[in-house]
Amino acid sequence: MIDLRGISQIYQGPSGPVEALRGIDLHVTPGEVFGIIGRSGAGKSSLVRVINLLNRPSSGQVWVAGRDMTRLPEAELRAARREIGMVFQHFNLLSSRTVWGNAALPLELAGMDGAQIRERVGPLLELVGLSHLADRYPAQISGGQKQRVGIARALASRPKVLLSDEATSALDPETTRSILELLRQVNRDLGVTVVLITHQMQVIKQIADRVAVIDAGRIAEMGGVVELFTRPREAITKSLIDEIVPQELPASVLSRVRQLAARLAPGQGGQLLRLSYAGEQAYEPILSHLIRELGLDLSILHGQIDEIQQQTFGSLAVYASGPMVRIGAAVDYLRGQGVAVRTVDVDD
Ligand SMILES: Nc1ncnc2c1ncn2[C@@H]1O[C@H](COP(=O)(O)OP(=O)(O)OP(=O)(O)O)[C@@H](O)[C@H]1O
Repeated sequence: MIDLRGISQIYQGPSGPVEALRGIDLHVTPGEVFGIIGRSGAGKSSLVRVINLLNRPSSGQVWVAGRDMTRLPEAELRAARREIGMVFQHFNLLSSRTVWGNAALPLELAGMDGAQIRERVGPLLELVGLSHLADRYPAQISGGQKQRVGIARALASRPKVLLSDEATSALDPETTRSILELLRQVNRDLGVTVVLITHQMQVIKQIADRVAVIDAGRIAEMGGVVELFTRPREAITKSLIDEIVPQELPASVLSRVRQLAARLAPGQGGQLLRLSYAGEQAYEPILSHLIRELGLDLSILHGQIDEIQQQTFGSLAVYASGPMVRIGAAVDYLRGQGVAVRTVDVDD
């Protein structure tokens, strides 16, 4: 649905050129929810503006729904943009227009007649749950409701793609959840491909199928969300998922591990293991196997069980003690079962 090929974006800043995007290659398949995450200044806004050509890239091609947007003449580009709806962080509603009037605006601008507009806007307001507030003005509704208007307006032209630029960043966690649920519903029921830009892994975790991590204008890492949470490779990814899965163990846990290590019987080894697993492995009795078949002692020190994309996702810190060779066998066994295993040394 979206193909970015070799995209670079160079701005002329006051103190010389700024390379905001450096050779981005990215493919978004039809019907998926694709997340783009990065820290402030990583290039997220530049990237989203390139997709609908609000920014013309310095080099590269932007293919949306089978057309190279960079080659379209202005009139065709305007038509092509109607296939890309956009939702903004600060909603960008017109304060002088009602909820209905805001949702209807793109259709009025496109010259649609009144009856057709009514036919389209009614169901849209119903979809976003605002039919009862159609006559209110933006100043008379909540932030979450404003974003629902923003979504209705973005969908008015029946786009194939919805770009969401930090759509929930100004909202509290509960409202964020309900707006993300609405975007998921739009994706599922209307078949709209969703690309969302965010700096919060929580957003990615709740809604995205796949994700690209962007850092200093480059894609640092890209893949399925469950895979990314289970096996983050790059430091930037680890630091971003830290808000959901703490990458460092608390000092109290590490000091407990040192106590356990000091109490090991002669000839016994001990190893702190960080385990991450998702999906079917969550239901397998893998830890009992280590205890029963390999005769290891296990202390579960820290962890959490969560859900990503309707899949159970777990992260555990376990101290295994027993003969060193069996601990090695346990690590091999766990990896063979698809569990991501990291051995952690706690010597200070
Ligand atoms: N019009 C501009 N002129 C010069 N430099 C710019 C311009 N727009 C963005 N930049 C620079 O390009 C880089 C990427 O900016 P961009 O806004 O795309 O990042 P971002 O990831 O969206 O950040 P944020 O989350 O803070 O909005 C930054 O270094 C920024 O300072």
